[in-house]
Amino acid sequence: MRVVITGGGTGGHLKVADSLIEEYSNRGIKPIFIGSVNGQDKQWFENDKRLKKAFFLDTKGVVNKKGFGKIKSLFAILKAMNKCFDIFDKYDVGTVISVGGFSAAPATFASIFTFGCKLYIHEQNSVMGRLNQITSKFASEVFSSFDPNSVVKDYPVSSEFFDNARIRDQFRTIIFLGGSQGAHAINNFALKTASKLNSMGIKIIHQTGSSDFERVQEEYKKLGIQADVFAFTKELSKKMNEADFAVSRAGASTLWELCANSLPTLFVPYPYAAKDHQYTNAKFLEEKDLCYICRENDLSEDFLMEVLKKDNFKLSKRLVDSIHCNGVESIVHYILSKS
Ligand SMILES: CC(=O)N[C@H]1[C@@H](OP(=O)(O)OP(=O)(O)OC[C@H]2O[C@@H](n3ccc(=O)[nH]c3=O)[C@H](O)[C@@H]2O)O[C@H](CO)[C@@H](O)[C@@H]1O
Repeated sequence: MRVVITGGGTGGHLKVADSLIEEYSNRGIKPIFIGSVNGQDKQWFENDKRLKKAFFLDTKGVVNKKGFGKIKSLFAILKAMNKCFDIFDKYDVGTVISVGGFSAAPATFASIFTFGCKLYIHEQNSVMGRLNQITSKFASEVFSSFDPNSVVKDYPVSSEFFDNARIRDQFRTIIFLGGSQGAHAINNFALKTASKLNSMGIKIIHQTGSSDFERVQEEYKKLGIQADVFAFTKELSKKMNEADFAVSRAGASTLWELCANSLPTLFVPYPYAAKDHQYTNAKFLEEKDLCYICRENDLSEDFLMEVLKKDNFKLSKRLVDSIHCNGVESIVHYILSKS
């Protein structure tokens, strides 16, 4: 029986899907991917040789829509669900793994209504997304790194972040990270503090997101600072390896990758994330003395300088035990053992 991996929309969901696909592929199994034509799904998985097949269905988010827009989105999900029934039938699908996001809705609901088909959910965040809240009641298992009762606690971080890890005992390079789409507020903060960092002899690495890339690059030029600026990189683990400290959004995948990399981080959670989940993601670590948090509105050069003075060598060492490298292996092993 085949396995379907479904979900996406943004990098955080897609990175987990990618880790699962890689693990199945290492075991000689080719999963089917079901995502959406909207969002970043196609960029990640169209023509992916590790997959038996990839389907991109016409679906959009429902949660942020109102009135007629909501009805239209729900209707699109129902139509796509029908397509999923055909796919399940044709490929004899027995397991569906949802990584959440609007792309996951059709295949997740279809799995609930398909006799003998098991549903597994990976919830990335500390607060459950709307779709997972509804569908988790029907799931055979929900995996979450923020839930102490989860059968697998380690987040499915790619091995490259562990391979590129190191204990930081000096402060020579800083990295600014905005998540898969970049973060305007972090970009502005980096530019504001760049001169001070430059005067301290600190090298700057900066991921801007595509919409802000040209502006930020131009501003560094005006400041006369030679920073390593890019919109998005496929080699983030290597960039993290070069850095001794990070200032980052608190999207779940980035957060656990920074832990895997043992990179001390000041998290600046996206203030408009659903139910403030980026703040609670970071809070989970802060309560264990594993990071710093600053609300976007309180962000200042003085605050950054304060945290840079702290014992980040010890923090880097503590991060080694915060996550183990076999998260994805354990999840796939668990699912296969139940089928
Ligand atoms: C605004 C918002 O609601 N964002 C959500 C979205 O974030 P977002 O899509 O930003 O997700 P994350 O920060 O969790 O992950 C981003 C992923 O993109 C990768 N990457 C990023 C930059 C780069 O240059 N190269 C690269 O490969 C990172 O390695 C990481 O794996 O999904 C996450 C997981 O559900 C949530 O926790 C976030 O709250």
